[in-house]
Amino acid sequence: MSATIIDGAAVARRIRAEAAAGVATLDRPPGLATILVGDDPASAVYVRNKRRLCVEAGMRDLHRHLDGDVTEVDLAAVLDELAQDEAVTGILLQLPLPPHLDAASLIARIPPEKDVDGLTEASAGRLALGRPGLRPCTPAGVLALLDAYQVKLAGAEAVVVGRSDLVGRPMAALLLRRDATVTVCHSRTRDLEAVCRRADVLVVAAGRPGLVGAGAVKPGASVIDVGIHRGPDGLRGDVDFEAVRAVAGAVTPVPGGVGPMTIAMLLANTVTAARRLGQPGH
Ligand SMILES: Nc1nc(=O)c2c([nH]1)NC[C@@H]1CN(c3ccc(C(=O)N[C@@H](CCC(=O)O)C(=O)O)cc3)C=[N+]21
Repeated sequence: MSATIIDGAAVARRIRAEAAAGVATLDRPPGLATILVGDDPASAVYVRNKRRLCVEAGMRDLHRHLDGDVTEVDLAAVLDELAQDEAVTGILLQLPLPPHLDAASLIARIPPEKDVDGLTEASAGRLALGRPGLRPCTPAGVLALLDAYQVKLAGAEAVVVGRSDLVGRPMAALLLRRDATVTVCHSRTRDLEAVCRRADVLVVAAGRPGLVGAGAVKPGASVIDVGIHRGPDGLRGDVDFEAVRAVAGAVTPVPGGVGPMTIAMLLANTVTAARRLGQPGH
C-alpha cells in the first residue's frame, strides 16, 4: 500500500478558477501590488509566478521592483503610497528582505484590509482570536488541501514542525480553530521523531531538507511538506518523499504540492480584500 499523492497543482487550479470567477463579479478588477527587493533568484521566481497568475485571474499586476540597497525610508514611502492608492487591493512584500531592512516595521505599514499575505499584527491577532480577517497564504493553502482530500481535522492529532511567523504559528492556529489537537515542534524539541509519529496530520515547515523520514510517520497519516529547497537534482522538500510515501496515507510532493496552493490562496485573499474594501464602513 502506497500513499495517495496529494495533487496541489490540481487543487490550486480549481481555487484560481474560483478566484477568477470572483473577480468577474466585481465592479472593477482588484489590483495586487507585489514588492520585490533585490535579486534573490528564488524570490524572483515566486514573484514572477504570483504576477503571472494574478493576470490570468483577471487582476491588475501592480509590481514594484526595488534595488537591494534601497533604504528603509524609501521602502516605507513605497508602502505608504500603495496603502493610499485606491487601485491597490492587496500588498505583498516578498520575504526575506535584505538584512539592513526591518521586516516587522515595514509590514506594519500595510493596512490590514490590504494584507493579502496575512502577516500584519492585526491579521495575526484576528486569526488568534478567531475573528474574520485575511489568513497567511501558505497555512490557508495547507488547510484547503486537507479539506480537498477530506482529511478529518476535528479531534485529530495534528503536529506542526516549525514555528515561523509565515507558516508554523498561523498553521497551528488554523488547525486549532478546526478542533485538531495541535502540537508545535521546533529546533529544541526533544525526540522529534516520537512526537511526529503521534500525528494523524503532520505539517512540516522546518526549512531543513529531508528532515522527516519514514520513522517519523504514523502509518496512514496525512503528511504535508511545506519545505522547498533547490539542490543539484532539482527541488525537494523537508520530507523524504520516497521513504514516507511507503508509510503515509497521503503525502504532498515538492514541487506540485503546497507551493501552487500558496499562490492560489493569495489570489483568493485578494478577491476577499476587494469585496471587503468595496463595502465602506467595514
Ligand atoms: N511575503 C511573502 N509571502 C509568501 O507567500 C512567501 C514569501 N514572502 N517568501 C517565500 C515564500 C515561499 N513561497 C512560495 C510560493 C510559491 C511556490 C511555488 O510555486 N512552488 C512551485 C515550484 C516553483 C519553482 O519552480 O520554483 C511548486 O512547489 O510546485 C513556492 C514557494 C511564498 N513565500
